[in-house]
Amino acid sequence: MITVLGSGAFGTALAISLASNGPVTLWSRDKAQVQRMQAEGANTRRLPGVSLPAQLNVTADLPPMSPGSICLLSVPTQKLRDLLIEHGRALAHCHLVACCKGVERVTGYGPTRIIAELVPTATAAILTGPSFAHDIARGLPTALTLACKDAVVAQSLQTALTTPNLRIYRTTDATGAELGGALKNVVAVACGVVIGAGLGESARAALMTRGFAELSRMAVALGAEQETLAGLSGFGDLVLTCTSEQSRNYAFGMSLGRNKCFDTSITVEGAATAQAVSEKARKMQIEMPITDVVVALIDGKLRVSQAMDMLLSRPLKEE
Ligand SMILES: NC(=O)C1=CN([C@@H]2O[C@H](COP(=O)(O)OP(=O)(O)OC[C@H]3O[C@@H](n4cnc5c(N)ncnc54)[C@H](O)[C@@H]3O)[C@@H](O)[C@H]2O)C=CC1
Ligand SMILES: O=C(CO)COP(=O)(O)O
Repeated sequence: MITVLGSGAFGTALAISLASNGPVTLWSRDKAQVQRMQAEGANTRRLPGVSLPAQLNVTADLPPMSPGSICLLSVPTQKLRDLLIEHGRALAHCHLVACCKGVERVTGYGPTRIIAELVPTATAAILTGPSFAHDIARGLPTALTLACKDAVVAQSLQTALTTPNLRIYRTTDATGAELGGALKNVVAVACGVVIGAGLGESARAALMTRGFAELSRMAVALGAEQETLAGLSGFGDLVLTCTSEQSRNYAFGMSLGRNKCFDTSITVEGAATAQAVSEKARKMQIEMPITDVVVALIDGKLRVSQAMDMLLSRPLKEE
């Protein structure tokens, strides 16, 4: 039995897809939301228009976990620590699969390191890659990367999490998988700004390419393998998130580019990640000009025109 913790858009979508293999439990901390989902047979707030299958049990009571149980943790990265502080003991001997993309603002840690710190007896893994929750939930074809340092566990999780519409690849490079997924969100915010400000698709293509170079520079310095970054969890997700208005990071960037407000209740992982990574890059003396500009725009310290001038006036160099 697989348990998904967190009934937001992604957790619900994964639970729906996994239910085509067998029974799945979807846990939410919010009793009222559980009652609504049970009554309506859908998660109308986060995934309107998609029915919950019969094999999916929605609950506010975390079931007992036997050793080796698979638990997907699908909450925003900035909330993962709170979730594990509250429920880590119940998850002590599980395979914990982070289903979130980000770097923790306060510590600079990625999801698998947060798991390792708070639940050291569990196995930490991450599921990441190009996929919108609505696409997964509607049964559209999707390919993701499952990363776990333990090759044997990686293989068993790959098998357990593959469904008719979810094709899972595996890697032991958890650092590469989680950094690619986290850092592409920052580039997606920047691309949204460019399109929102009417600067054109050529500028976006340049930003995606230079953004990929920038995220690779940082991720490799932190131990990622270039091959992983060029795969689904890095390049693949960069392409999806930087080109679709379905992406909340991209949509947030568009609103910045248009000087419009954005609903603060919407999960935008790239904002906190940009701040965490910009600080880390400064300490490591790694140049991340796009990330720095995203932080300055979010903080209101730069206008879009100034940001573009800054990026375009950097010293000329080899590609
Ligand atoms: N929505 C999407 O298309 C995709 C999202 N992701 C990633 O999935 C992660 C979650 O995103 P979404 O599900 O879209 O966000 P969401 O905003 O739809 O849902 C977040 C959920 O986390 C719950 N939550 C927050 N703090 C909690 C806590 N301390 N304990 C228990 N539950 C808590 C909230 O109640 C909410 O149900 C993010 O890292 C995102 O980058 C990844 C791929 C696709
Ligand atoms: O990570 C995602 C797609 O792979 C979802 O992107 P957003 O969080 O920007 O909506």
